[in-house]
Parts: sequence; structure tokens; C-alpha cells
Amino acid sequence: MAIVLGPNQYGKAENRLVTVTRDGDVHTIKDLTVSTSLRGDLAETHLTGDNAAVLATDTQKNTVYAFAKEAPVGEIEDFALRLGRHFVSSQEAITGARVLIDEHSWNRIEENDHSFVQGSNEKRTTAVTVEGDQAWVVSGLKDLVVLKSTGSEFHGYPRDKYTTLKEVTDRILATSVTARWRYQGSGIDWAKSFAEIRAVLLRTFAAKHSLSLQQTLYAMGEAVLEERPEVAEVRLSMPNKHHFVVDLSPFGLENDNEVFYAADRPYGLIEGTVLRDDAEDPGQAWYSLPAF
Ligand SMILES: O=c1[nH]c(=O)c2[nH]c(=O)[nH]c2[nH]1
Repeated sequence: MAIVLGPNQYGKAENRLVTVTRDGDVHTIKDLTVSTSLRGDLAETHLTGDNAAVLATDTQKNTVYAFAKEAPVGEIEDFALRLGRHFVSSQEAITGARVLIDEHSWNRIEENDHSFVQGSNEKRTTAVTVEGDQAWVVSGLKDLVVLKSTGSEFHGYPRDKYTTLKEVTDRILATSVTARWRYQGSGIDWAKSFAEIRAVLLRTFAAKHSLSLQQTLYAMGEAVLEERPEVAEVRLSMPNKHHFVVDLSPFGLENDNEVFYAADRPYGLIEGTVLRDDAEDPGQAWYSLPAF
């Protein structure tokens, strides 16, 4: 038996980057969390401690900030592609780079030119993988919290001796959507594509009469693929944010689906992938991202 070094990567996680772009007195804020990971011929540092191939994580961090000054950050996908390509093309030992970016939202305070209020917790995300001269872009969103107060049922499931859940034909359906979609093709308008995919996800959540959160998840992914040809595959992770009807009978009160207890845990966790059966195979790049 021999012991060998398996897959590895290293980088600087969660660089917090804020930029202010000035157009006269009118300022625009971009607030990003940027993580970089590099892969390549890195056996020596692990096996002998020889760091000749190791671009320091501190240098990776500095590169993120310097790049933000040297050219406009622009869309997160473009910024991630620039960083990833830089690391792979400038360091002989580095053959692959993964750049993850979360974008945090700030909204202008009324018409003010340089004052902002933090938006919701929702984040726009991208995960760019560069390998040699190839690149894959997986964008998405997380913490998109949605709720519908009717149009959701759940019944017809097996009942065994441990089942207590009541079958319902009208319930609150709420979730916090994490979505990742893999792009195919080129010349994509990242901002427009993001806005339209987000709108499709929301519209479908609202419109689909739900017999299960699983059915809603599939419908949301299917709608994105039907409407957005630039998307090959969608992965969705949707916790079921349970809203339980409170039993008010001890107080002689009827509860006709009006008063709920919003439980935060445990929660059902519904996850799935919706894809085109003829989508090109992305190879390792996609599958080595977290599945959901
Ligand atoms: O939409 C649902 N899917 C489930 O699998 C499930 N399980 C459960 O207890 N409630 C629900 N709701």
C-alpha cells in the first residue's frame, strides 16, 4: 500500500470587496464576497514543503483588489472569468482556477446620489471554473425567500405507524430558494439573463398550483429551461419553511387557516436538478461544485 496525495486546491476564501464608482456626484456601490481556489502541480508543497509553485493566498487576495481598480468590476461573471484566466495564464504550475462570487445588494435611499440601504439577504452568485483555456460559468442566487398563502396542497403520501401529518388541500408554501444554473454557449448578457431567470423562478413559484414542493421545484427548473436557451441545467435547493396551523381549540377558538406557527427547524429539504437531455457534458467542472 502507498499513501498518495489526492485532489487538492487552495486559495483565499471570502474576500470582502466593495467598490464605489463615481459618475460625477452619482455613486454606484458593488459589494462582493470573492473566493479564489487554484489547482495544479502542487504536490511539492504538500509532500516536501517546497513552495516554489504556490502563489500565496495573500497574493490571490491582493489580485482581487488590484483587478477591481485596474478595470471596472462589471458583472460578477466577467470579473470571475478575468481573475480565473489571470491565475491560470500567469502561473506555470496552476492549471485550474475556481472563482466564486456572491453579490450583496444595496438600494439607493430615495433619489440620493450616494446613500444606500442594504437590500434583502438575497445574493446573486457565480462560480466560474477555468481549466487551461476552457471556462464554465454556473450562476445563481441564494436566500430568495418566497411564500404563497394558498395554491398549495399536500396529500396522498403513505401512512405508516409513525405518520401523524394531516393531509391538507390548502396550506402556506414557503421556501428560501438556492438556484444554480449552468450556462452553455457564448455571448451571454449576464445581467439580463440573471434578471430574466430570477423573474421566471418567481413567476412559476407564484403561478404553479402546488401538490408538493417537489412538483414546484421541477416546474421552476423546467420553466427556466423552456424560456432561457442559454441555460443547460438548473439545480435547486428549497427548504420547506413549514407554517403550522396553531391549535386554538384549548381556547375555544377555531383556526380556519389564519394563525400559523412559523417553524425554523427542522425543515424539509427538497433538492433537485432539471436539465436538457441533450446538454453538452461539462465534465468535472460542474460536478465538482457542491451538488446543491
Ligand atoms: O411539499 C412537501 N413535500 C414533502 O415531501 C413533504 N413532507 C412533509 O412532511 N411535508 C411535505 N411537503
